[in-house]
Order: sequence, then structure tokens, then C-alpha cells
Amino acid sequence: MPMTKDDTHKSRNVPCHLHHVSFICFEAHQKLRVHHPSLSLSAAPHSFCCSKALYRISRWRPFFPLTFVPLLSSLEEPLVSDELLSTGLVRLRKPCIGDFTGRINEMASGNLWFELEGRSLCSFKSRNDGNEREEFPWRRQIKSRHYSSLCSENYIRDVKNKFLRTIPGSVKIVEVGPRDGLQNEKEIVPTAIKVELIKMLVSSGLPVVEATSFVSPKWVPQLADAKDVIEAIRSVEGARFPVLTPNLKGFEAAVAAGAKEVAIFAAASESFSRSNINCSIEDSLSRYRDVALAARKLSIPVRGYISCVVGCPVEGAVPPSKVAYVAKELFDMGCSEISLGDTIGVGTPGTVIQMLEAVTNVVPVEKLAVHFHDTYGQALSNILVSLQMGISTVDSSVSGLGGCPYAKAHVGWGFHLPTFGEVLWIEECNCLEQNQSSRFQAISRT
Ligand SMILES: CC(C)(COP(=O)([O-])OP(=O)([O-])OC[C@H]1O[C@@H](n2cnc3c(N)ncnc32)[C@H](O)[C@@H]1OP(=O)([O-])[O-])[C@@H](O)C(=O)NCCC(=O)NCCSC(=O)C[C@@](C)(O)CC(=O)[O-]
Repeated sequence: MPMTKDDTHKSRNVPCHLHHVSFICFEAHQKLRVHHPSLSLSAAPHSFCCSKALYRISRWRPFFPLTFVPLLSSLEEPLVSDELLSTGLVRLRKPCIGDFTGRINEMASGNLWFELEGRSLCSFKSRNDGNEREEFPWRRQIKSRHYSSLCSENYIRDVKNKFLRTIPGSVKIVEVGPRDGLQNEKEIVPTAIKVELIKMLVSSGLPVVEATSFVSPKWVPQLADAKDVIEAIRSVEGARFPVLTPNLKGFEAAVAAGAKEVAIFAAASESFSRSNINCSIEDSLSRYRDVALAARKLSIPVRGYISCVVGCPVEGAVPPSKVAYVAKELFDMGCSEISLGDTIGVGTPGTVIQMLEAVTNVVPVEKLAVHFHDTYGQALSNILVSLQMGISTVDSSVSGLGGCPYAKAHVGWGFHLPTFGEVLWIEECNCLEQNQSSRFQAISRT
């Protein structure tokens, strides 16, 4: 039975599912490239960096609601084969409404819906019911190394009890692509394309899409059209659209344009604060108190960001106590959520755990979000430990796009160039498109 518009709409009321973001990335990425081929987006498989990490984690939670299904239904098949294959997806068919019941007992009965990295995730009526598509020849190759993850319920229960007991039942994804993703793009993306991207992200079911920044256009020329973007999405329903505001001037402009939520952004590193917003941490906090106060008067929720929660491109390792200090200040001034950003992607589970321990001592865990860049491929493990520590809000950026323009020598959400002395060979380069590939091959091991 084909999905109807109504089905799609209904499914958006289901809490955001960890792994549906992979498909959001895929679809939005493809469409964005059609409109704007010169964007320095990485190849589609790499659009999954953060979301793929989420997906991998989520495969242990096959009982999640399957909110990605409507999105799959709108994928064009020609787009599917090679790129999805390289993400590990080995079998795909268009879904029907009954697929929403992908629960573990159905999996155990041998019904597969699709398989990722050799593991089955969802229910399919029969493995040999004639729906298998011979035009996916790669399936045959993969079959030989296919192993079933129709693990016994006991096995899954054991794993869950052992390692995943503390993982939250659902995770909110805050999509920051239209802001954090695009802010680094040199070529100005037309407002209409930005608006379309935002609409696509919303239509995929994301509950929060950070739309733009009301920062100085001299500092971030790409987002100089913030007012027009906000005005253009005023009538879009179904998601919240916070915008970044660095000071009262930005806040007032955002409110005048119609923004209903704002985000302020501090840093745990003095040097980064100066290079990003041209003032010390203390000065930034006092600016933000003014913004928070003005926001409270208008009942506007304020999200707080902290950059460099693990490492700074200038100062190196950042002590967890500094992060905790800034987090507490943001919390006390009234931030409804505080996103902890590993701006240059140098975090590992060891450092992230320490940082989260320090922060959760002073700010309730339910008020925290994590924002991991995947520079060294650590997003998966960092997100996992964050979930294990009770964090239930994770930032993502469509297509793995973006990064902070003032984290010098860092470009791209997933591919920030390393800064810390030793330069890594980026293994992913051989999967990138030719032009991207040469860009990353230029990075050599020292
Ligand atoms: C904070 C400032 C404005 C200070 O910049 P400044 O130069 O120190 O500001 P100023 O007060 O001296 O003003 C200079 C000019 O900017 C104007 N101005 C001042 N404020 C605004 C405003 N809000 N909107 C528009 N214009 C503004 C102001 O009116 C003046 O205009 P002029 O008189 O020269 O024509 C500047 O440093 C700035 O805009 N920085 C933003 C940098 C930025 O956007 N970085 C990326 C976002 S953070 C990030 O990506 C990290 C994160 C959040 O994703 C998490 C993570 O991964 O770590």
C-alpha cells in the first residue's frame, strides 16, 4: 500500500527516531546538490558521518518507532543503489504502512524489511516473497558475507542490560545544517535554496531546525540574509526554528524578523571566544545575560552553546571545570538547553566522559545536548557515551556539512582539518568524489 500524505503527516507525531536522520541527510543532500552543485558538500556516503553514528547505535534498539519510513517512500530509486550501498544498506524496498511494526519479535520470525551493514532492522513479510529486486546486483555479492543479526531476544536483552541500560528511550535531533552547515560556505547560497533546504528538513520530521544567524554580516557573509530566511519560513509549521544571536542587536533583529527562539554561543576557551565573537568569555556572558533577560520578557526560549568543550584549536585541551563553569552560567541565566560542542572534533570517549561528568554535576542532564564534529571519526563513540550518560538531545548537520568558520583550519562538519600537531591521514578520502578526494589527499601524515 503506498504511503499517503496523511500517513506521512501522522508519522511526524512519532518522536524523532535516531536513525531516520540518515535518510534525511541522504535525501536533502541529493536535492541540495541538484540545485546547487557547487556547494562543497562531501560525497553522499560521507553525509552520514554523524547520522551514521546514530544509526549504528540505533541498530541495537530495533524497537524504536520507525519514523524514517515516510522519508524512504519519497526516495527516488535511481538515487538509491550505489550511494546507499556504501553506507552499508544492502537491501531496500519502498515501504508500506504495515512496516511501522518493526518490532523485535517480528524480526525474530525471520521477516526482514531492510538490512544495514549485514544486520536486519525492520520487518518484511517474507525474505523470498518475490519482492526482491534483481536489479540490485550487489545484493548477490553481499549475500555471501551476510550474517543474520536476528539475534535471540535474550542476546539483545543481555547487550542492552549490560551496555545500553541508561540510553534514553528517544532522542531529539536538533538539525543545525542551515546555520552551522552553511555558515562556512564561501559561495553565497541563494536565500530560496536555504529556504527549500529548511522546508525539506522539516518535511522529513525533524522537530528543530536551526535556521540561520543574526550575526554580523561582516563576520559571516553567508548568513547576511537571515531576515529574509526567517520571513520566508514564517508559515512553515511542524518544527521550531531557533536562530543564533551573538548580542542584543542580533536578538532584536531576530525578533523583529519573526524568530520565536534564539541561541547564544559562548566558548570554554578564552582564545576561541576572542576569535569567534571578539570578546572574552566573561564579556560574552554578560552580553548573553542581557539577551537572556530580553528573551525572558518576551517568553522566548534561549538555547546556549558552548564551543571547544574538549579542545581548542589554539589552547589545546580544555579542562572540564571550565566547561562546567560556562554551562552553569548559561543555565543560571535561563537557557532552556545547553549544547556542548566539540568544535574541532578532538573528543574521545575518555575526554567526553570527564567533561560530561563535570557538566552534569552543575546542570541537569535533561537540559544538555551534544554537538560532535567527526574530525577523527569519534562522533559514534562520543555520541554513544553521551547517550549512556543520559543525554537525549543530539545535534546533527545535514550532509555532514559545515563547521565554525572561526575554528581556524577547520572546514566541514565531518572533515575538519586537524590542528593538533600530528596530522592524520583521512582514510575516507578514497570514497570521496574526485575533487573532494584530492582536497583530502593533500593532507599528509607528519
Ligand atoms: C559578535 C560580533 C558581532 C562582534 O563583532 P565586533 O566586530 O566585535 O562587533 P562590534 O560591536 O564592534 O560591531 C561591529 C559591526 O558589526 C555590527 N554588528 C554587531 N552585532 C551585530 C549583529 N548581531 N548583527 C549585525 N551586525 C552586527 C555593528 O553594528 C558594527 O557595524 P558597523 O558599525 O561596523 O557597520 C561578531 O564577532 C560576530 O558576529 N561573530 C559571529 C561569529 C559566528 O557567527 N561564528 C559562528 C557561530 S559559532 C559556531 O559555529 C559554533 C557552534 C555554535 O556551532 C558550536 C560548535 O561547534 O562549537
